[in-house]
Amino acid sequence: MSPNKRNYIFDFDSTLTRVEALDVLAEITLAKNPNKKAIIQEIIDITNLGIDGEISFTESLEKRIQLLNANKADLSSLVSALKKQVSKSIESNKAFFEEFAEDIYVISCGFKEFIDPIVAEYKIPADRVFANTFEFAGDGKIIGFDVDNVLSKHNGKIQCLKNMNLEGEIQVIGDGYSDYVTREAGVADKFFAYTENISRIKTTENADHIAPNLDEFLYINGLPGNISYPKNRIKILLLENVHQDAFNKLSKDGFTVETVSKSLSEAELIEKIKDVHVLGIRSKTNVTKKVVAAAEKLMVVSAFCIGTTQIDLEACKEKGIVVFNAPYSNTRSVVELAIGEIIMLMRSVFQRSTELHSGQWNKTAAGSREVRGKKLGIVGYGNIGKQLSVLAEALGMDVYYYDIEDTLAIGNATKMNELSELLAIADVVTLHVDDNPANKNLFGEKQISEMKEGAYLVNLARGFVVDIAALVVALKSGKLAGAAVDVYPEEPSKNGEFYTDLKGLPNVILTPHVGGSTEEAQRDIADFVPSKIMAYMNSGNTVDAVNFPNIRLPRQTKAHRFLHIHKNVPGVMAKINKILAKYDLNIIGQYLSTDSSVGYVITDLDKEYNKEVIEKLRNIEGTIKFRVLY
Ligand SMILES: NC(=O)C1=CN([C@@H]2O[C@H](COP(=O)(O)OP(=O)(O)OC[C@H]3O[C@@H](n4cnc5c(N)ncnc54)[C@H](O)[C@@H]3O)[C@@H](O)[C@H]2O)C=CC1
Ligand SMILES: O=C(O)CCC(=O)C(=O)O
Repeated sequence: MSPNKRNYIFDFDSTLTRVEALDVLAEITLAKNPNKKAIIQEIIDITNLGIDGEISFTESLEKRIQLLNANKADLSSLVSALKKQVSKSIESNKAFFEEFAEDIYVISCGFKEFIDPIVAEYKIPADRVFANTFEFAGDGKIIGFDVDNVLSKHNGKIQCLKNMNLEGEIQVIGDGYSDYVTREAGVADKFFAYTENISRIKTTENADHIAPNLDEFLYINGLPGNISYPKNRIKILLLENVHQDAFNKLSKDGFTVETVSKSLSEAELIEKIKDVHVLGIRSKTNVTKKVVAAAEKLMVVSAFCIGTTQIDLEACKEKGIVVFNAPYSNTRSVVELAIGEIIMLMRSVFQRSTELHSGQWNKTAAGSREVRGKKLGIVGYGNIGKQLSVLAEALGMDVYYYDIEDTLAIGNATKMNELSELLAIADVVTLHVDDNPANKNLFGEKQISEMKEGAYLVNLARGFVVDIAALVVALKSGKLAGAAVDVYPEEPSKNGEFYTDLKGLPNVILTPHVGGSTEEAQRDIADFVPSKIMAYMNSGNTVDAVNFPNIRLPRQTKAHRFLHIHKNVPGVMAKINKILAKYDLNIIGQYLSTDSSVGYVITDLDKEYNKEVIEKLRNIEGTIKFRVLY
């Protein structure tokens, strides 16, 4: 016997398959039974009690078989159903089962009648499947099981393994407590709690290793797997109460995701970022140079919002960290709030409402006007500005806009060449410039003085765009008749106390940066951004990245993909190809995208290659990041 001989003992139900086979059989046999739901629940409860060791296994099996009321003829339907329910990572690592066929066994408290045909497709022959067998009546009805089989008894797996008398190391992989006990009894050397389909506390707390999928099991054992790095080892940190759908989507794809409801300070983030591969934030978390420097494993920063100035995009790029955002998901929400606020301001709704809340009836038309026919001045005619332009026109407003870029007018909007021209005619000025730091104090004393007497100002862009002190003076003096402010120069990292000098001023609507905070927007962001993260992590796509050369890659299933990020200096590409040629690699596709400072080259290769090439590519001068996919 080889001293390194290892035996891999797999459980069947909820390990090799995603389901408990007897539950599936129940679905089949009870399809027309009016009490189906209750009986199936009873079967599931009994199954779990047996798995967790709460009742004896023999008892659990007897009870379930009685409830099942199954027949031999039902088993072929069961096998067909189970074939479609093989665990995802088992299916994708079929090659492992083929290559290590001699070392793999199945020990299950299920039944050979349905296990054998499923695992045969994974090169596990019937003589390496240890499981129970059914007892049939003359008409084919399943009436019981072979009670002499050790696997029909409590802790039967321990006895089964003893009887097998295997030589070498024994590793048991399963989801149940009955799998773990083999390790406790000393008949197995290692127990892997397999949690791809279900995670049971009694099993995981006792395991030598937790394997969320077969990729992890293979990785820990240094065995060849279908993917180069198990996804569960990729850690995603989502801050600032990002919508739950993002967590669900990313976890479902196999990543390990942690959520934190608030933003983190620089010092907190520096501490936390060390083992994070993907960071998700909203507008309050600053990803500074220092944070980037401390981020040893970081590959992606994703802004679950539009703005990205809270992220040091250049520092990220220099370190090969790709940044994504959600440029359109909350556009409509901001526009709707702007429209609502414009109407509320012009009708003094908040003043009337506050008066009534404090017991004052003040029915008056003074200073209350329709928006129809009024001039709306939009500063910043981008995604939000343009959509607002359309809705405002639909309300009968005359729209004027000013943008530093030469943007095309939508509908009947009028383009203004100078900001001062727009300020001089607008009844309401609304700010939708981007979050470029150059826009700091874009709106100060001078611009306000250029506005019409009694005009209104709306700021849903960024707090630093408006000089708050100048706005306060203008509101107090009556130069401006009102304002709506959603964003502030300094905003708190979490909900709680907040002070602004605008507090208490009449006809000023204050909101806590909620322009994009609607269920629709947050759900859409939680769909859009994770899809960008997954596209990059799983295939290398950088489409829509805000700081990186954009590249859309074809799907590649039967190939290895090398992703090489490097400084855009002369000669790197030539060096990459020289190395690829030296190792005689068969390139089936190569894609390159560059900007002035970074080059991103992706090479797809045939399956087989000399692993030395990885180190050679990693060591090319100018390399920023290198990784292999598949
Ligand atoms: N309050 C909230 O919750 C939200 C706020 N925002 C903020 O809204 C702003 C606009 O967003 P989008 O329309 O999606 O951005 P965008 O990038 O599509 O449009 C911005 C436009 O402003 C123009 N611009 C930049 N500086 C200017 C200046 N000094 N004068 C005139 N025009 C200028 C740009 O050329 C561009 O056309 C951003 O600052 C964003 O962060 C976005 C979503 C939610
Ligand atoms: O609510 C958020 O997460 C920030 C919204 C925002 O300002 C943005 O999308 O830029």
